[in-house]
Amino acid sequence: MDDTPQIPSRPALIAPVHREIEAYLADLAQPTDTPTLIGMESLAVRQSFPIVGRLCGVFLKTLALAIGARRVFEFGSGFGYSTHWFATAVGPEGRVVCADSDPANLPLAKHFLKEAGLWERVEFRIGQAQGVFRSVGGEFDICYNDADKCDYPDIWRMARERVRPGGCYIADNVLWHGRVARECLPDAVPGWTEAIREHNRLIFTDPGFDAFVNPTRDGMVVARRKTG
Ligand SMILES: C[S@@+](CC[C@H](N)C(=O)[O-])C[C@H]1O[C@@H](n2cnc3c(N)ncnc32)[C@H](O)[C@@H]1O
Repeated sequence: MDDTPQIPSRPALIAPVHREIEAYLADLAQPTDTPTLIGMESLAVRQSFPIVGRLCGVFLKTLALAIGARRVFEFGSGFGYSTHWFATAVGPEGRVVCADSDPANLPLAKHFLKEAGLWERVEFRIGQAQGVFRSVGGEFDICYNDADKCDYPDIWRMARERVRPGGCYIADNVLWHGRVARECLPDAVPGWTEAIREHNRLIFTDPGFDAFVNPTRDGMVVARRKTG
């Protein structure tokens, strides 16, 4: 009998949408190709940087266009990939206020968004997004959250107040590769799964919002502030 110690197999994460369906949808989205988007996506692959990806990008742009968004705030902009989609949607008079804690992302965002002719629509601040948000006044058509997952409940609490009626709060990674649904999956960072669960519970029990989750990629919640 083989008594070699066995390495326990890691429980598999759950892909919300089957890989073949994602590939089919990505194929449909190919007409949105631009040299800048392709450049940003290949940088993300090279640096293993977690951008939202093409399908969620198209979703963000479509939502922003559907509600006529002109003013967007991003919590966690990375090097500006999600910003690119919002900046396209808000039009030349619109504004996307970006916040990211890593200063290395600013020159990259500037390079790509200038190349795409979108930099004039962007205000990119370096720092903790919650602090930047407090320092910027007014309501937003969209508050988009893609920051560290431990920050999700607090960001929801502060953003919900400042989404205009009829506007949307959107957050990425709300399925956390299935961890929110299955107890036994190991967390990526201790406490992050529980923070996402709390965030999702807060949204879905908030009487001031209507919410749903688009399961594409890692799950994106959209919560629309009621007007009545
Ligand atoms: C998932 S990436 C953002 C990707 C970007 N939204 C996109 O799709 O292109 C998360 C980014 O948030 C930043 N970040 C995380 N927590 C933050 C916080 N509380 N305040 C500011 N930036 C934060 C990180 O530096 C990182 O660049």
